[in-house]
Amino acid sequence: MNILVINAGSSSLKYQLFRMPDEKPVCTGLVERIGQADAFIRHKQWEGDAEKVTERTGGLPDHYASLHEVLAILATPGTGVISSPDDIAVVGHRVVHGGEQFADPTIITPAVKETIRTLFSLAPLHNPANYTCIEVAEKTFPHARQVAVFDTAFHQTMPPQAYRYALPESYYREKRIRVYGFHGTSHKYVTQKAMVWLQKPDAKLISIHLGNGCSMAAVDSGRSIDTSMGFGPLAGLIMGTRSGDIDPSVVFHLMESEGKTEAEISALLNKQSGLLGLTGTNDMRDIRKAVRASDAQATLACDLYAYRVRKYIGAYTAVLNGLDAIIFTAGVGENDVDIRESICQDLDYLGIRLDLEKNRTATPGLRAIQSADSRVAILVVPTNEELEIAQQCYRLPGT
Ligand SMILES: Nc1ncnc2c1ncn2[C@@H]1O[C@H](COP(=O)(O)OP(=O)(O)O)[C@@H](O)[C@H]1O
Ligand SMILES: CC(=O)OP(=O)(O)O
Ligand SMILES: [Mg+2]
Repeated sequence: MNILVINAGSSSLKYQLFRMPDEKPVCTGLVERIGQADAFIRHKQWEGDAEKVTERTGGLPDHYASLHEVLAILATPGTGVISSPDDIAVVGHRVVHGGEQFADPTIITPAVKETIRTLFSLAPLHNPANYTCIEVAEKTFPHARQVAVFDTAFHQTMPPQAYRYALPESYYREKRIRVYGFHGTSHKYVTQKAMVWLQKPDAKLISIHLGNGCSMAAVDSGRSIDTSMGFGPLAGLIMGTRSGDIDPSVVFHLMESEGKTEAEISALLNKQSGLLGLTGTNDMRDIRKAVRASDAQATLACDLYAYRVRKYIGAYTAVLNGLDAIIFTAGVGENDVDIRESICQDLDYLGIRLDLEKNRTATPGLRAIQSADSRVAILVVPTNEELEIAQQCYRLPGT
């Protein structure tokens, strides 16, 4: 049975086709910098042991165009991996915001789609793209089972003290205003890998997902007990284009003093802030080059970025009342050795000591980079949201 997984992030679209139950990836790919002139697709597929890579640049203004282009590659006669739409039994969709309704993988019905639509304004960079991908997949694979796996699901175990805001009670009871948390599929995947590696099912873990969107989760015995994103994926860490935590007074001030509209404020905080706002680019690879060239603004941005993560490490060590491991994952977390070094600086008090040499040695798969005298393990765990989604889809009764 083939399961195609579509993971639409804020600036990217990732996909993998798995043969189940052996979880063998048939092909995988990534569309990056969607909407920019240098957007590109990198598609990889395997024939026996041979790996074939196809690359294509430009002409990818949005997630709709990107998915169409990807599906064209998958179905190209002669070279593609799909010869008929019926080759695909299940399409697993990453959906970022599921509100309080969804704690499990869910078969997509018109009612589920309607709920995803009602949450557009809470996750404006994600839910519209996720919805678009569902519509395209429904048309392309009319006989496949379409399943949504929500970023919010893993965090549904948080206790009220972590997920409630101190607003009048009716705002929760009637409007469901609360912390939802995101990147749950990734936090779940990497913390489970870490628990197996530590051989400790009751491990106290801090998962640090640093991609274009960034978030952290405090995970105790496999359950999320707190997370840095909130009602929407805007709170917490500094991200590619999002501000992260900010005093709401700034919003009132900008509305009053400059007459900014709600749409302008949303664009400011979601699309023009974070690393992009501070440096002019949201890509950490470019910022890293600028830091090496002694660019002061890029250096400041990295300092702010690392400092915010360190603050949350302190907070989450407190709420966990102990710590077995911190986990770095996603595009920046897995690849940027300098940001890991800055984040782990001066955390000896918490028992966190990085081995500088191990940190700089890139090997594939999970790796431990703490020094021999570190009380806490420091792990780099490559995330695989697509595999986690495929596994959840496969386990769904009836698949
Ligand atoms: N080698 C690298 N060094 C530093 N940053 C990197 C590297 N590779 C990727 N990144 C960063 O990872 C980000 C994308 O991470 P990813 O987890 O794929 O994000 P998302 O899923 O949110 O689109 C890019 O914006 C880039 O800044
Ligand atoms: C929720 C979120 O920010 O996702 P991504 O990092 O994929 O943009
Ligand atoms: Mg992502």
